[in-house]
Amino acid sequence: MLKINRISARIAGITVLRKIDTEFPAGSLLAVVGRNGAGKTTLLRAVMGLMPLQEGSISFDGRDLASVPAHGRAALGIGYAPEDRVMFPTFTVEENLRLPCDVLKLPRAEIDRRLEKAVAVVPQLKDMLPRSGAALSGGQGKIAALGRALMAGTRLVLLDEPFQGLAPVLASQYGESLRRLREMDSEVCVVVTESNRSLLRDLPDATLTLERGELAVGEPAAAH
Ligand SMILES: Nc1ncnc2c1ncn2[C@@H]1O[C@H](COP(=O)(O)OP(=O)(O)OP(=O)(O)O)[C@@H](O)[C@H]1O
Repeated sequence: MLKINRISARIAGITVLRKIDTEFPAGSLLAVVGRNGAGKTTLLRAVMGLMPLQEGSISFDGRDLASVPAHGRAALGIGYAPEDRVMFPTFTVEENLRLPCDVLKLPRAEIDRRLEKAVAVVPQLKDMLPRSGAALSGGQGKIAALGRALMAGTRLVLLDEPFQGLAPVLASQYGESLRRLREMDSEVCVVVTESNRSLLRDLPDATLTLERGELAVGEPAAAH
């Protein structure tokens, strides 16, 4: 579904991704693990179109995404929960969740349907929806950010270090939500980054390891 073809990227003149060549197949849950600074966030940002490529290309269903900006990638069904998860404090959680779909000008009925599905996948959202985006703890914010990523991410969901800092109970609920998502939707691809691979337990089908911007030696070019 999503192919990453030998991409490299630089920040402030330093190469932080080096010829990454891999694939995010439909119906899989992939982990991208690596130490702090290995390039995990940069890889997700590159997929989202938030990071210019120095070389290589990214394609989705065979279409080169080079000319597709971030909002256009959301329109293709790619959702992203960044590590810093920003909820708009003057909006309710529900408004925060609806926002990516409002921006995409999706019909109201479709947005309602997606919200219903997000709540089915992440039941803790139900009580959070009427609350202010400013009134969430760090852990609750991560749960809400997962919900928001699901609103756009009908095909591919990118989650940046979601387990970092989550209390064990919330981490286990978060993992349950990802399992439920896959039960409800056998085609969706979920990519989770993590610096501590033990937090992922048995969740991933495959794991890619990044070391200083490179895929570790012996890594499968395409994870299935
Ligand atoms: N705004 C920035 N300015 C300069 N260098 C940056 C910036 N953002 C990232 N980098 C550098 O790019 C490299 C990759 O960073 P990235 O955030 O992708 O790593 P990461 O694997 O997600 O790390 P973490 O687990 O700490 O989030 C690091 O060496 C980092 O220092």
